[in-house]
Amino acid sequence: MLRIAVPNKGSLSEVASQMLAEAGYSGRRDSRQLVHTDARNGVEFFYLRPRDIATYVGSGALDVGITGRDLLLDSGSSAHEIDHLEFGDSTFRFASPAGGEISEIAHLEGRRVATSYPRLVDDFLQTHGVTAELVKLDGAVESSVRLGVADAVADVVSTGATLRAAGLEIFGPVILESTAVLISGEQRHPGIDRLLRRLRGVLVARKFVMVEYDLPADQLELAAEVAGGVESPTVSPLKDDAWVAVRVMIPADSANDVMDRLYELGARAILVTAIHAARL
Ligand SMILES: Nc1ncnc2c1ncn2[C@@H]1O[C@H](COP(=O)(O)OP(=O)(O)OP(=O)(O)O)[C@@H](O)[C@H]1O
Ligand SMILES: O=P(O)(O)OC[C@H]1O[C@H](OP(=O)(O)OP(=O)(O)O)[C@H](O)[C@@H]1O
Ligand SMILES: [Mg+2]
Repeated sequence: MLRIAVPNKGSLSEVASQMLAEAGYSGRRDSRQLVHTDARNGVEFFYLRPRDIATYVGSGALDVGITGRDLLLDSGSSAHEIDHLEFGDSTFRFASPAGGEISEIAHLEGRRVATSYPRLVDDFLQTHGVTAELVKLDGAVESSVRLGVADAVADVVSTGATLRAAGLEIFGPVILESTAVLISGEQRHPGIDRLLRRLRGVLVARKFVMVEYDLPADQLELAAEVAGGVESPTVSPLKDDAWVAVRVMIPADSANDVMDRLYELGARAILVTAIHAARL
């Protein structure tokens, strides 16, 4: 049985569970359940705090987990990234009061920096030769400056709205680009490959759509240049042998452009449909 750690709360939790559901796994029925067995797929899910997941996976207690790259690095765990999962993107940045006297990393020397990620920040400051006093907080770090317990913060930034609302401004280099990652310990459980194939399949299904259209047969070469598919388009005969039906997978974000170009080549009855699952 493959033992999988899944975030039980926070920004990664819902998307991770949704992705596993799309990958064909059954999940817990209510948000207080800590363990769920999906016997049909031979996996057991452990719903844990995102911050603790690297610890469980690194120690070998669990085989694989979904967490944030920032949390993995901050944990000091020996778990490593197998793949990134294309959600939970954020950057980790320093910020200080807008227009204030701290505007570069050297200004942090001897100052108080509030963060929920002390190891990550400490490692970064050390490589930049800066010694600061770290103030460890659990969350809502942006309020620490206004409340007088810190001079600057180092925190997760996504839209930047939370920083702005607290009167703070980003400064200094990017500490880390983070994203949701699949992590494993030293022993790679053989079941991980199937999980990974399924998760990659979900990502492909989200990124691609299926286009089907009717086309004058003599335009086939040009249409294949517009949309070539993974191997090559599927071409089926129509009753009228001057026409063919074509089926091809294309990136979802190019769908309207591709439809316009196919129409200009004479394609008609162009239909675009979602893909629910895929293995490439
Ligand atoms: N606004 C956000 N946008 C994108 N990713 C985010 C955002 N906030 C946090 N994350 C990412 O989510 C992961 C876990 O952080 P999160 O804040 O969800 O957990 P937590 O702080 O432990 O939980 P909680 O906030 O519920 O106490 C981290 O990898 C972080 O980079
Ligand atoms: O740049 P933004 O889009 O504003 O998002 C960033 C904020 O989101 C997260 O907070 P979260 O909601 O997890 O609360 P927390 O600080 O209590 O962890 C993070 O810690 C930042 O505070
Ligand atoms: Mg948080």
